[in-house]
Amino acid sequence: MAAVQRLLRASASGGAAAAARRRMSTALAPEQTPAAGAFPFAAAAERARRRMAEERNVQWVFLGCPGVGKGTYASRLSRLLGVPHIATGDLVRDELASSGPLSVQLAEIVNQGKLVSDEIIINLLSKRLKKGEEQGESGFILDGFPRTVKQAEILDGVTDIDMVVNLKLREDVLVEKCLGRRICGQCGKNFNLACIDVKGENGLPPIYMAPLLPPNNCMSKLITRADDTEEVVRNRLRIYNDMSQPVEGFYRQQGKLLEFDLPGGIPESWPKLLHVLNLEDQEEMKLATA
Ligand SMILES: Nc1ncnc2c1ncn2[C@@H]1O[C@H](COP(=O)(O)OP(=O)(O)O)[C@@H](O)[C@H]1O
Repeated sequence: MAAVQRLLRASASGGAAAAARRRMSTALAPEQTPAAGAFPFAAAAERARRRMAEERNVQWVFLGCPGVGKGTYASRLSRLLGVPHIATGDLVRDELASSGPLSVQLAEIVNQGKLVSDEIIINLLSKRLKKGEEQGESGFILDGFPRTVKQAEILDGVTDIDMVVNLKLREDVLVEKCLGRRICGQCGKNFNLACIDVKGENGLPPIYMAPLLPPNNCMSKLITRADDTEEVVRNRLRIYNDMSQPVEGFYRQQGKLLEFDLPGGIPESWPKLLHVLNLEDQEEMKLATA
C-alpha cells in the first residue's frame, strides 16, 4: 500500500485529476527541447508543439503485445507532441543496469518473461513521474503500463487518461519481431533485423515489414535483450493474454480504447496511425514535398 500512496503523491499531489492536469500542463523537460536554442525555427516549432501538447493535454497509454511496436510508435508520437514517452520496460532495464538492491530480484523475474510486482513497478514509475514533475514535464505517453487491471485501477484513481491506443499484430509476426530486436550497446538505439514477409491466408491480409537496420558504426555493438529468446517471448505472450488483455476490456468499457491493426512496417503504419489520431507530421510532410 505504501507504494500506491507514493504513486498517488507523485502523480497527483492533492489527489484530484484536475491537480494532475494543472501540473502536467507546465513547461517541458529540458531533454525535450534539445534544438530549441539552436535555430529560431526550431524554437518556434518547439513552442507550437508545447502549445499543442498543452491544449490537447496528452495523457495517453499504449497497449499491445510484446514486439508489436509500442515503443517505436509511442516515442515517435512523444517527439511529435512534445510529451515524454515513459516506458516501464525501460525503467526496469535501467534499474537492472544500475546493479542496485533490486537488480538481482528483477533479473530473475524479467529473464523468465514474468511480470514484476505491482509494488515494484509503481515504485519505479512514481520515481520517474516525480523526476518529470520536478523538471516541469507536461503530459505523457505511457508504454508498458498498465499491464494488469489492478495497475489500471490505480492509474485511474490518480489521473485522467484520455486515450488508450491498442496496437495489434498477428502472433507469428510478433515472435519473429521480438527475435529480430537488437539494441546498440553504445548509442542505445533500437533496431530490428527481421524481415517480415507473410502471405495473406485464412482471411488475414499479407504483411510486409522491412528490417530496421543499424548504421555501420552500430553494427558491431548490437545487443539482444536477455528476454528476447523464443521460449521467453512465448511465455511473455501467454502472460500478456492472461494478465494484460483484460486491461483492454477495462478501457473499452470506458470508451477510451482505440484499436489499431498495424498494416505493415513504419512507412505504412505511421501515416495511418497519424490519420486515425487526427495528427499531422510536419517534418514528414516537408520531406515528402521537398
Ligand atoms: N507494468 C508492468 N508491470 C509488471 N512488469 C512490467 C511492467 N512493465 C514492464 N515490466 C517488466 O519489464 C519487462 C520488459 O518490459 P517491456 O520492455 O515493456 O517488454 P515487452 O517487449 O514485453 O513489451 C516485462 O517482461 C516485465 O518483466
